[in-house]
Amino acid sequence: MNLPVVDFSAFNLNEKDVMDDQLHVLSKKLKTAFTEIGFVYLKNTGITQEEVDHVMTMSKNFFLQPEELKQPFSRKSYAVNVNHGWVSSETERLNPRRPGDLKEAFNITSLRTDIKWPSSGAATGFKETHISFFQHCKELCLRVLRVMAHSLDLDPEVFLSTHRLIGSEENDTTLRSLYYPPVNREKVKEGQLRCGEHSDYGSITLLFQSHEGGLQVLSRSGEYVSAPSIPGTVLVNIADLMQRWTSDLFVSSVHRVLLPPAGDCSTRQSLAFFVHPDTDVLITCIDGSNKYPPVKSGDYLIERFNDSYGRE
Ligand SMILES: O=C(O)CCC(=O)C(=O)O
Ligand SMILES: [Fe+2]
Repeated sequence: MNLPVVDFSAFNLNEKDVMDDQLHVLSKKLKTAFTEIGFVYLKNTGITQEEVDHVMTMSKNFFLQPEELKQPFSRKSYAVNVNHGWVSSETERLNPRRPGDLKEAFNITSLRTDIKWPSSGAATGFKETHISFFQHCKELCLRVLRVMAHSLDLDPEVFLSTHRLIGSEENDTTLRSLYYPPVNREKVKEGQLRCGEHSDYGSITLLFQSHEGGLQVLSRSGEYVSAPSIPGTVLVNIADLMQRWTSDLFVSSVHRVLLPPAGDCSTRQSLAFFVHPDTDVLITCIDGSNKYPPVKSGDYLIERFNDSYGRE
């Protein structure tokens, strides 16, 4: 089984708007992908491979610095947002039954210019590059959300009016740059992965990967399907709040990142844009059912972080 690839040219970021008939075609394709597997590659979105490569280079320059230069930017050291900042390797367990994930991350949740950013030496340009990429991802996710509302015959504003505050303190949407260092097999703990089995927490995720591979998605029939990087595309997936919102019509599939084969010392990178509804939005099942109790977007996320980082 291969994950579907859909051409998004009709609603590319360079297009002002999308024509009705094209919107219709796109909606049908996204609906099929999101109800069957929850993952779809979009090509011709307007976010170029050159831009993705550049963001990854700037990120890698930061990650390759000695620990003491990264420490001052640690997650939890920012008063504006608990999730913003650098996460060291083995700190997070996306599958709490496995040892810590073999990855480092930098979460960008606040776009406030007055907070501390990596800025000197190897990190020159880090802030500007990542803020600009955040804005492009924001524009693209709003377009995808509009197509999704159309695909469900809902008010076109239903997801847009609940994602108005992306990039502000009242929304937890995060651009997360991930760096998977070379794996030393002798030091790997039993069951340890680059990224344990999990589903994402928010509404949707946009994912850009470097070429090394390792990402797998669990299909409905219970098999893992590989989700390689396809240059020039973005992989979009449904996350848990969207599955609740749509009463399980759209599926939030479990996925993971495996270790490279023994003897392969390559690194890996990815850029994940985790889209969340505004913190105060109450998520209730869109079909009017009570399959899931209403939950506030911000409260739901705090619960999920407690699971993946451990309760303090
Ligand atoms: O690095 C990847 O390709 C996927 C990472 C991921 O699934 C996540 O951080 O939620
Ligand atoms: Fe994920």
